[in-house]
Amino acid sequence: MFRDTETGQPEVMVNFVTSSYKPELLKPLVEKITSFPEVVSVVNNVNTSVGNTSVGEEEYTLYGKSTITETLRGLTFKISANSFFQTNTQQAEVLYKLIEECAGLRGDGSEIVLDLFCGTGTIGLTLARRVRHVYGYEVVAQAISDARLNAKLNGIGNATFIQGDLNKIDENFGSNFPKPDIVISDPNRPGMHLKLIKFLLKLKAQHIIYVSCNPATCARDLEYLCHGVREQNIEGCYKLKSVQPVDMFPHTPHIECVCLLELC
Ligand SMILES: C[S@@+](CC[C@H](N)C(=O)[O-])C[C@H]1O[C@@H](n2cnc3c(N)ncnc32)[C@H](O)[C@@H]1O
Repeated sequence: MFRDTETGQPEVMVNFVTSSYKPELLKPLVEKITSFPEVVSVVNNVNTSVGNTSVGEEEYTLYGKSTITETLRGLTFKISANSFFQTNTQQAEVLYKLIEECAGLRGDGSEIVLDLFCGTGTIGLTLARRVRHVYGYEVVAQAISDARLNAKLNGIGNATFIQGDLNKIDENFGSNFPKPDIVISDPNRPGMHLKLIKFLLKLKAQHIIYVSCNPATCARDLEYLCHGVREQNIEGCYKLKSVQPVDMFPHTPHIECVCLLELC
């Protein structure tokens, strides 16, 4: 896997995903690749599972740094191979601007933002300077440490990032952050777990911005949030104000959608 950046100073990361750790086999390739000055990071993620995931159980740095640097909406982000970071930086600018517009911030810096599935903290951090506090949740520990580092790098002190599995929340979830004004939820393709939907229906934040890369699970979760979970006698309490697709993956059938929900 290759990743490069839009900073103007080209930095390329090469990530070899292998099923076992045999650096001597990769050595000739690494030597060839690193003759290109743009290549500043070569990592090897070792994943013994049969699935198609690129996240390794172990990661080894074979050359240079373990992160590359990207800029987005005026902020600087360190990205490691295992932390989610939007693959299309130019369209990520469009996506995050749209999210900010949907947030409809009052301009007095008073809002609390809950950034669910926050990855390296990009969405929350791009809003942080205009709100009171951002709380981000994410399952990948490396992404959380990147998010904390990214907050520091950008001099942002009002963002708290917490590692946790949002599919396994219990009744204590929500006890360590104040009631948010805005929830941003950006899950990966399976969408939100029913436990999280139920939590959001109880929480009743004024706005939810649901960012989705899978229209099928997006439609299912919007249905739950607006019309409830009928089989469990749970009522919905949101109305859908807008849905704006963003082409994050040109020349593919995939589409990202930003959905704005308002409390009824
Ligand atoms: C589509 S990405 C969005 C990341 C981030 N919002 C961004 O724009 O860069 C989804 C994120 O959800 C995280 N994730 C997936 N399953 C999760 C779970 N069960 N609990 C918490 N985070 C999860 C992934 O690791 C990934 O970082």
